[in-house]
Amino acid sequence: MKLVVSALSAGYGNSRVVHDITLMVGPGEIVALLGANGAGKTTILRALSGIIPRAGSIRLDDREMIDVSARDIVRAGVVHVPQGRGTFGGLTVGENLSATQTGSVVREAELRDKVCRLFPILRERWTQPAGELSGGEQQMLAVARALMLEPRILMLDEPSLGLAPLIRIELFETIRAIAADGIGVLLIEQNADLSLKIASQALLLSHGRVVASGRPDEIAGSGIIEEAYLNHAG
Ligand SMILES: Nc1ncnc2c1ncn2[C@@H]1O[C@H](COP(=O)(O)OP(=O)(O)OP(=O)(O)O)[C@@H](O)[C@H]1O
Repeated sequence: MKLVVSALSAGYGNSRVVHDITLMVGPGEIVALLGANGAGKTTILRALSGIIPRAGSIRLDDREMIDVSARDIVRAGVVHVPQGRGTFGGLTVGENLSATQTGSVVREAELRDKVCRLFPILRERWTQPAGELSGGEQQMLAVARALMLEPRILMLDEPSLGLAPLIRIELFETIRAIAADGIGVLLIEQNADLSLKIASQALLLSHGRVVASGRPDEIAGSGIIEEAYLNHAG
């Protein structure tokens, strides 16, 4: 499934925060969204999830999604893991992974096996409350919960926030494996170097607009990234 976004604008109430966004995520691609704090990265994911006012065009293959409800966007295969995890702390890992209700018990069991192969630690932690997991494990659980919804496009908002460097690298390897399985990934990651290592395409945002886009080797080392981050700070 291909996500094609053009002339997208979105914001909160009457204020538009992102303007004229064009991006594309194909099957198996990892597209990194880069930019300073407040550049509008999270706002783009919220707009694509259908939870804030938006205008322009969001196409999933041949289907226009701009007026589709948040719930139907998930049903169509676009799943968002917001920043800050979104797991149920009082429920066990197993319960968290059963709370997504795909409708078929057999299919659910298959999916649970699949996500446990991607994140073996979750099987070890199966009966523990999610709230007792380490930060990295909670982040893995959040991604695993999203995978239970069988996304075609997975949107991850700073999945590595607060994780130790080695755990972060492990998580990124798993994100690469998820994409290799044919899922398109739209990734927000503060660490530009790290996300450019796994991305197939990158977009750099500044003040709500795309100021550069291309393959990681076209963006890295060109000085554009440093400039966008500095301009923002200044
Ligand atoms: N719920 C909200 N209501 C009003 N304005 C908001 C809201 N959330 C974000 N904004 C504003 O939208 C702009 C873009 O924020 P956004 O969170 O998309 O940036 P970001 O690039 O994801 O940065 P960060 O890394 O800090 O999350 C900021 O100016 C922010 O103040």
